[in-house]
Amino acid sequence: MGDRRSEKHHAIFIPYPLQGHLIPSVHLTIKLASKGFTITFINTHSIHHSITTSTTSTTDDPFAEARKSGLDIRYATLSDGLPLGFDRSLNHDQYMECLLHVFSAHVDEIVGSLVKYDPSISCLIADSFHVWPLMISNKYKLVNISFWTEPALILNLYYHMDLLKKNGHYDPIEKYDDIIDYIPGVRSIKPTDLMSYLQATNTKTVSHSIIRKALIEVTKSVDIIICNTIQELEPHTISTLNQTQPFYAIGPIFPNEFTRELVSTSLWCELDCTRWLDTKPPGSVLYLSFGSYAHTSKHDLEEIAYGLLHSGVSFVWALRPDLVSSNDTNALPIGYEDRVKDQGLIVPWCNQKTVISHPSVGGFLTHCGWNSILESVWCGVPLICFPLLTDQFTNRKLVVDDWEIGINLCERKDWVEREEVKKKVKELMQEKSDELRVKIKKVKRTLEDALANGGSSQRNLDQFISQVMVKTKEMK
Ligand SMILES: O=c1ccn([C@@H]2O[C@H](COP(=O)(O)OP(=O)(O)O[C@H]3O[C@H](CO)[C@@H](O)[C@H](O)[C@H]3O)[C@@H](O)[C@H]2O)c(=O)[nH]1
Repeated sequence: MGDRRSEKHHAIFIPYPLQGHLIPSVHLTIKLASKGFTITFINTHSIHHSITTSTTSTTDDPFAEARKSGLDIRYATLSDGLPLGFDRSLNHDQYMECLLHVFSAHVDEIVGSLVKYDPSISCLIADSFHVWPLMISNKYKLVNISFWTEPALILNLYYHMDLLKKNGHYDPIEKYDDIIDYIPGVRSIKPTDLMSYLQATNTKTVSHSIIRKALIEVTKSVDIIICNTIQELEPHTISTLNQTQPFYAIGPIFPNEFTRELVSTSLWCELDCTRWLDTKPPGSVLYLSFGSYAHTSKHDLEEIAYGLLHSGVSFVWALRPDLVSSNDTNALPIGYEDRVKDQGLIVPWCNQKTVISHPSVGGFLTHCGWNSILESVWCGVPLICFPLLTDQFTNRKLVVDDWEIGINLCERKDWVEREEVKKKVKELMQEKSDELRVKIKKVKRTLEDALANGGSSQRNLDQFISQVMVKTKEMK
């Protein structure tokens, strides 16, 4: 490869092609570019197509505006191995199989041609769920940086799957009533608070293969991990991870101006809710969203819908058309939208940051996606938790049990019932609102302090950049 590296870092950034991963990846790219990095950001054709068809922008390059403001961000696209029209939501496992087995060949091709024509490229930043970064970074002699988009706790738990198995807490969980207190960096956790993949009875799925390959084989061997978390929120876990690998908490990773994004990141058209929210009293509206990826059953959706209706609380519901399935895009009870028309606004997708920063929003019923939690804390909006998949069960524990900034939607797992929904909605919006707001303000302060000058995330970002410099020199 010769002496192709200058002092300025040039990184190829390949996010995981899912909404909840793309958003923090784009904002991280801007952060790094603002610190002097050149970034070549690569989306899949499918993600690119969704972004460009969801925005009103006239350009095909989502980073065009960012570039105008002086940031050196280049943009490319590649195939994920499937045709554009393939329904990735409906055929989730096939999509994941492709990312596991086929995507790496496309990555190899594009990275190969990029480094060939641009010898300044010295680093690869890839989402930790990708299975190929070790192979690619070795082949092209790039510093291998992994971007972890969930709490540090989650990665640490995945790292200890062997220990969990040895103790009867994974594959299969034999002792549900135990308290797990033997994982380094984790004081204690119940088996029911583990990620859904660790609680699964069938561990032979494609998602499990990705986790084993990406997190255990690959991420454990990367040069550096950067994470969208905050050191003061997870000090014990982070210092434990740091004993074996450079791990930098640099979150929360948001746009510079929270509600004004320089780059379009949305895969769906955002409907404007502001005018509707403007008519509501401060703190009176509940916002609901289950993120971009998880699904619910029709039964749960109906119970939530009726619980909301009977609570009488005003709401904005970002209800993804494929929430139950992209084969059943009208999953609400017949006539529901007419019945709630003065009480609630139902949209397929919105700009969540804009909605939850509106003064009329006083609560967030969430599936506990990590981005949603960080955004809600930033806006001081307490949460009702309804975890559905993956890290969301563990994130719920952080929100409800550890930080006490939210409540559970259902006390009995896997059982959603309209009376309980009604009760919990009223509890969050009325009885417990003041108490939760006081607690969430404290956590919000932790986030603000981390991002302030001299704060932990700023310091960690600077240390990360110095470490990249060291690693780059080592590779020369
Ligand atoms: O109508 C909407 C709904 C969501 N969002 C945004 O979409 C993102 C959703 O992210 P998140 O809350 O993390 O949920 P998921 O999309 O489900 O994210 C996936 O990725 C996360 C980060 O890895 C994980 O924590 C989740 O469990 C996983 O499902 C957030 O930035 C929201 O602001 C919108 O802008 N408009």
